[in-house]
Order: sequence, then C-alpha cells, then structure tokens
Amino acid sequence: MALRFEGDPVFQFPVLIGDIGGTNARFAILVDAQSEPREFPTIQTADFETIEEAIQAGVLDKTSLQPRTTILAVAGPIKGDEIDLTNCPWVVRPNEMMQTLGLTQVVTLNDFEAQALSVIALDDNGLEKIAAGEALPMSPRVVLGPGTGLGVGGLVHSAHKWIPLASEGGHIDIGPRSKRDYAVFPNIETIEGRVAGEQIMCGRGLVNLYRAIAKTDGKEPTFNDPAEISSAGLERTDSVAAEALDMFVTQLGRFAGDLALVFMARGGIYLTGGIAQKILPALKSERFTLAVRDKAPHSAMMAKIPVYAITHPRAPVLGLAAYARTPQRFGVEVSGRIWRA
Ligand SMILES: Nc1ncnc2c1ncn2[C@@H]1O[C@H](COP(=O)(O)OP(=O)(O)OP(=O)(O)O)[C@@H](O)[C@H]1O
Repeated sequence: MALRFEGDPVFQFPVLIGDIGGTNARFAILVDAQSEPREFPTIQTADFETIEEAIQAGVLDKTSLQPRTTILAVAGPIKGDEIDLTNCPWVVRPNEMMQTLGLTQVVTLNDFEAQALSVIALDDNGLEKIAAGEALPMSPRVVLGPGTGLGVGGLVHSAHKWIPLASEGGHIDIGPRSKRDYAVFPNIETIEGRVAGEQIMCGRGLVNLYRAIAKTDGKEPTFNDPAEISSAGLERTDSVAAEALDMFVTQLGRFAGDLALVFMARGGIYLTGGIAQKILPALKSERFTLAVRDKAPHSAMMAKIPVYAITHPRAPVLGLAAYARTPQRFGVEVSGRIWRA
C-alpha cells in the first residue's frame, strides 16, 4: 500500500496526457482513474505553430471530452513559466495553455522521467528481452534512449514509491578502449573538445562515427543520413557503414553497462528511443551483450542484469497515464512545475 505524502498532487479528470518529442507529439485522454487512455493520432510537431493549436486540432476537435488537467512530458529544462522545447519550435506557456484550452491544471515532466515511468506501466507486450538475466523487482532500473539526442533516466524504489530520475547522462565523456577505437576516436567530431555520449550514440552521432571511420581509412563518406547508415550496416552492403553500426552497438553496450554500474541497476536496463527499435537485430547480437557485461571486476554481477528493448510505440503515454491515475505510487516532485488556474 503506497503512502500518501503531503504534497502529492490530486489530478482533476479528464486528464490530457502528452508526450512531446522533437518530431512527434502523442496525446491521449484519461477519462478517470479506472479507464484506459483514449489515444489520438500522432501529430507532427512541424505541422502546427503552437502546442495549443496542435491540441485543439489533434485532440479537442476530435472529442466531446473537455480535459481539466494536462500532464506533458517535454524534452527540455523546466524552469519558469516558459518552457522552450529542445529540437522543436514550440514553447509551453502553462498559464496561456490553461486560458486557451480551458484547463485548470498543467503539469510538466521531463521526457526521460516519463520513459522511466513507462517501465513500470509496461508488461511483456511492450518489452522485448534482448540480454538474459533476472530483474530484481524492487531494484533500480536505468533507461537510455538513442534518438535525436541521447536520453538517460533512472528509476529507484524508495519509501514505498517509484521515483523517476531525469538526468543529463547523454552528455558524459566517452573514451576509446580497443586498438581500433584509439585509431578512430581522434577523428570523431567533438563538442568543445569532448567526445560526449551524444557525439556518438544518437542519429547525428551515428553519422559522426561513420565519417570518423571513413577518415581513419582514407575513404570518401557517401552517406549523410543515419537511416541510410544503419540499413547499409544491417545489410552489410557497405563496409564503413557496417563498422559504424558495430561501433555504435559496442559503445551503446558499454554505456548501458556503465549506467547499470552507477545505479546498481539489478532491476534491468531498458533501451528506448527511435534508433534502438530500428537497429534491434544488431542489439540482439553478442556484440552488444558482451559490451554491456565487460565490466571487470563486476562482470559476474553484470551477467545477471537483463536488458530490455521498449517496443511499445507509446510507452511514455502509458507511463504518464499510470502516474495520472495514482500519483501517490510515484515520487515525482512537482513543485515548480505544476500550474493551477
Ligand atoms: N533507421 C534508422 N537508423 C538510424 N537512425 C535513424 C533511423 N531512422 C531515424 N533515425 C534517426 O533517429 C533520430 C530520431 O529519433 P526518435 O524517433 O527517437 O526521435 P525523438 O526526437 O527522440 O522523438 P520523437 O520522434 O518523439 O520526436 C533522428 O536522428 C533520425 O535521423
């Protein structure tokens, strides 16, 4: 039985749930705490100038339900009354949203908090085990997602609650390990001199890796698009793309293993983000699993930690719905990010 702490918000239903990505926004309405979320078609953020217009056209014009609360997961720092979204021109202005859309409450969460919440909400239908192991039910979990950027979140259980942790873990330094890494790393584009995680493990990062490998071998790069590189890599039709994909998978495995060490993530490692789903066959390889577990002196512990790919296309929506239904089950600090009319 979860304890209700002072400060747990009580949400007024119907609740409009939104997962706002750089490219796509996904919305659903939860009529009450017992019902399943009613989903609406995915919206391309580029199709609307403002989030209010998108919600009006994509949700409110399609239903007679009038949401009272909205809970939005956004990529970007939540500070003050104007939230600038990373990789998307929308600005979330909660006070304006309440007025325009007739809402009484607005809550904003970080996108990787929502990803972390989704791990609790998903069952076997939305998760695919890609490395063996047994998740200890109450132990910490890590979520990482290569997409437009590299997102990292954590989930810990404490004081009878699941507590999602947002982070900037995608920006930590990454180093070479093999002889080949030492040859290629000097050719990877840096950010202020650093090979940070996002220089390698995201769409742009895959292109960086591919170019660095081509430069190391004195070859002319021919691809500019991450999808071209991953498909040529998966099909082994281009040797530079194939090595770039292999290196991407190895680095992602090492990074996932490092994060699991940081959190002692005996509850499992969860991969999300657009790219993980696209390169799933490569992630199911021994290359990935070995890289996750190659953590002397803790290889034996690492071998017990399972890795899952989150395959549900709307996992964060389910995570937010679980939170909206029973906020007292989750330790989500909303001070500074809840607005009331
Ligand atoms: N087949 C693919 N292989 C590798 N990278 C891909 C592939 N398809 C898309 N990408 C890259 O994935 C990134 C988009 O990732 P994702 O779909 O997770 O987007 P997001 O911005 O994180 O979230 P959202 O789609 O909700 O806006 C882009 O950099 C894109 O170039």
